[in-house]
Amino acid sequence: MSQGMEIADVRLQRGQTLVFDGLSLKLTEKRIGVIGDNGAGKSSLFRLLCGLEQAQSGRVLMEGQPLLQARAEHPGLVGLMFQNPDDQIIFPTVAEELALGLRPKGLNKQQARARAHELLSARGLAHWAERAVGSLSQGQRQQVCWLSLLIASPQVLLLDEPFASLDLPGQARLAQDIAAAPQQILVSTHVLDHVRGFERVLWLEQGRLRGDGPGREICSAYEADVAARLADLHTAVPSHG
Ligand SMILES: Nc1ncnc2c1ncn2[C@@H]1O[C@H](COP(=O)(O)OP(=O)(O)OP(=O)(O)O)[C@@H](O)[C@H]1O
Repeated sequence: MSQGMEIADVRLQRGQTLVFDGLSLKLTEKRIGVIGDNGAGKSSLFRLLCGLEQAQSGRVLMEGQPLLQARAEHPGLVGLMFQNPDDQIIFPTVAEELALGLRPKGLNKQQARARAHELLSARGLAHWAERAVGSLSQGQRQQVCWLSLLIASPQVLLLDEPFASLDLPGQARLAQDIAAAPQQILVSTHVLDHVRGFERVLWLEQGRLRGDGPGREICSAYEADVAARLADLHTAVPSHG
């Protein structure tokens, strides 16, 4: 059985902030949601899991092997869809950006460009191929980021608030793509309905695991906690009038 990814007793400091202080998680389920307030550590967790961030202590493992070693031996193991498309997109045109993800698979430049065009055509987006990425809207750039990951097809997909800028049809399409993908996928989101049906959801609170279990149960617990905090706030600050 696959051991999946694991983080063990990780301590992560970013600048002055101690983000994780002894966080441990085994990640074997096919669909895992990650929820929690702003600053809870969702993006930091993803950055650790794809090797963008190095823990000060503790281990990040892929199939029992240190992540960085596993990645060096098998490029394309883990792919991150950044919260902000501008952190992800490197190339000037959409086709070039999509082609980039295919280079580790041994395709030459022309073959990679041809595959990028095929994917865009299959999605009714052939007219995007030569468009300057900078001329696309925020949501369209987010779609390009998703297509880049889809075409690169890493073993584990980390999607950091992937629905945030998408219109309703775009959200529905992405949800369908996620449901259909054969890979393991982790999704962080503030829109709980996107992960409520997942077999597992992690609720992070100030870098600690506040909840971990089936999506419906953990999303309800988080919603109840938010409602209680709002009620406390109203009690503490009586309205005038
Ligand atoms: N570049 C950075 N340098 C220093 N500290 C950072 C940096 N980015 C985030 N942090 C801090 O790390 C902690 C975790 O932030 P992180 O971005 O992982 O949260 P998040 O749960 O993804 O939040 P959001 O829902 O707002 O995206 C926060 O306390 C934040 O202030």
